[in-house]
Amino acid sequence: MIELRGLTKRYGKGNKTATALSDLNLSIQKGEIFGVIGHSGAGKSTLIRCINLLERPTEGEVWVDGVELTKLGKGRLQEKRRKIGMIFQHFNLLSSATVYDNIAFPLRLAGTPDSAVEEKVKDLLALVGLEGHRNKYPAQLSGGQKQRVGVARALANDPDVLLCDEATSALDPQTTDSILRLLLDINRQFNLTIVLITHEMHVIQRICDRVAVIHGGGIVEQGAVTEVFLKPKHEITQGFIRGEAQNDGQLQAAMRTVPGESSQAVKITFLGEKTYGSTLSRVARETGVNFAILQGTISTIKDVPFGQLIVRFEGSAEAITSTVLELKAQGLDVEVLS
Ligand SMILES: Nc1ncnc2c1ncn2[C@@H]1O[C@H](COP(=O)(O)OP(=O)(O)OP(=O)(O)O)[C@@H](O)[C@H]1O
Repeated sequence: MIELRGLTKRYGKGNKTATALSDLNLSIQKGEIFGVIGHSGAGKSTLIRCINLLERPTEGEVWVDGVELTKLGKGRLQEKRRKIGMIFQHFNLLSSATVYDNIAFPLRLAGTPDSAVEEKVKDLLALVGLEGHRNKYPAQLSGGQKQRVGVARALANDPDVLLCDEATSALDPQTTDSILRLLLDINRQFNLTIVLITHEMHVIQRICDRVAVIHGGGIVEQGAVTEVFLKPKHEITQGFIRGEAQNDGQLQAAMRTVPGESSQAVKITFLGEKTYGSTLSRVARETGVNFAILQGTISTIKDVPFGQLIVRFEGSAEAITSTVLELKAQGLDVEVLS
């Protein structure tokens, strides 16, 4: 659906250039929600703005739906851009226009007759839950409501792709959640491809199918969110996911101290139905080891439940080894910690 090939973007001229993207390749499938995460300055905004050529790449190709946008003339590009909606961190609404006129704007620009505009805006207002607000001005709306107007405006010309440029970064956690739920609904209802950039892993965790981690203008890791989230490989990714928890001094101490017995700390990852199963206690009973839970999380990645436990097994070395082997045989992921 979206293919970025050998994308390089340099800002500036002569010997005063800054390279924001460097020979970047990316492929996004139709109907998926694809997240790009990175720290400030990593190149996220440049990347997303290159997809609709708001920013022209210095080198490389941008393909959307089988068409190379980087080769199109002005007229054809404008036509293609209508099928790529975009929402922004600070909403970018026209402050002097009502909610209705903001949403109608791209329809009028595309030459839609007034009666069709009326009908379409009515449908969009219902879709984003703003039926009672059509005559209000942006200043009379909350941040979440403004972003709902942004979403409605972006969907006005029935796009195939929705680009979200840090769309929830200016919102509080509850409002963020409601906007993410709206994006998920829209994705499912219309099979709309969504590309979002963010610096917050919980946004990726909540709605994305796949994720790419960008650093220094290149992609350092990408894959299914379950894969990247539970087994991050690159240190930048690990930093986004692990935060402070595992550097906790108390945890380190708890992993080591069991006087007079052999012990081993392990990290066990449960995914899907296994998250709520009793495999761990069953296996431990069979092998005769005891365990202490040192740290634990149970949450979901999109709709998939997962759990991650750090436990310390206590018992003979053989019993601990067979516990680890049996847990793996039962389909759990077990990492022996040093
Ligand atoms: N118009 C510009 N002129 C010069 N350099 C720029 C311009 N826009 C971005 N850059 C530089 O390109 C690099 C990538 O910037 P970009 O805004 O894409 O990163 P980002 O990951 O979106 O960061 P942030 O989250 O802070 O917006 C940075 O080093 C930035 O300083």
